[in-house]
Amino acid sequence: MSEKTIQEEIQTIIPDLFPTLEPEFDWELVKNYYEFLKRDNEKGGFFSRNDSEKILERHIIESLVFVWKLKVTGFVSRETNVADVGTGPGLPGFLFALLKKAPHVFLVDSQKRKLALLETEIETGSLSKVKKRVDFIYARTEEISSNFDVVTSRAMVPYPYIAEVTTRMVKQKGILCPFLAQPYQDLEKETEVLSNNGFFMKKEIPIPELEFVGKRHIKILQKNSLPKKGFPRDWKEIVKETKSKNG
Ligand SMILES: C[S@@+](CC[C@H](N)C(=O)[O-])C[C@H]1O[C@@H](n2cnc3c(N)ncnc32)[C@H](O)[C@@H]1O
Repeated sequence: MSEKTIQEEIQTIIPDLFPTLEPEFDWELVKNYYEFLKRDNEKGGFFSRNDSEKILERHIIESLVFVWKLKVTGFVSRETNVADVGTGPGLPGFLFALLKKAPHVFLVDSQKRKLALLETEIETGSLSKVKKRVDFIYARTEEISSNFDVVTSRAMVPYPYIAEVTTRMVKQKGILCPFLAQPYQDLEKETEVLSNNGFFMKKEIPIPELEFVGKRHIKILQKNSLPKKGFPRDWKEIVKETKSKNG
């Protein structure tokens, strides 16, 4: 019996949603990226042992749905510059580059171990088709000053402090879109951190389609002003608070 295609595998996991995702992505590239994550997982230390069994559900499908939500809600298009910070091996940001109508994607990580393997795969391997639409930045997020339209992040700095470490990267009227699990409970702290760093909450996008992996949602935080005086603080100040508040 012949092996299932990646489309068939994904269709088995999300049968209702797949027909909507199907026309949006280049599936040959999605397959090549999945093969790369499996092949280089041990070398790059991409995933925990537990997660290594679930790369398709926990990583590829989660990221595909995140990217699709931002596309269908109109926050990302071919004209957008997207930066994904703390991307590791490219999650979730690299999936933007696998859209048929892809934006320009900047992948940011302070460490080379995982991300440089993806860079090599794009330079000389099975993902070379996306070379022109992906750039790599090896730096700490809080040290980057830039002007991105959209900044995304999953599992890097806890919410809402992710707004403080990325504020210099987001252009005026641009948006930060953290990919989150459980709702954040401390509304007072959330408002304080967002407003100190020039953001306001424009929208929350629930992702009921991902209930089978757990609660997931995206916040759309718009940069409406410059950070207040004294913000963003140095990372060593921020990190004390993330620890005391547990994110
Ligand atoms: C838990 S991994 C998450 C990787 C990926 N986003 C995902 O969802 O699978 C966190 C990544 O963030 C990177 N990182 C941590 N702090 C960072 C910072 N200040 N600037 C840039 N990258 C950072 C780490 O090197 C690591 O690759």
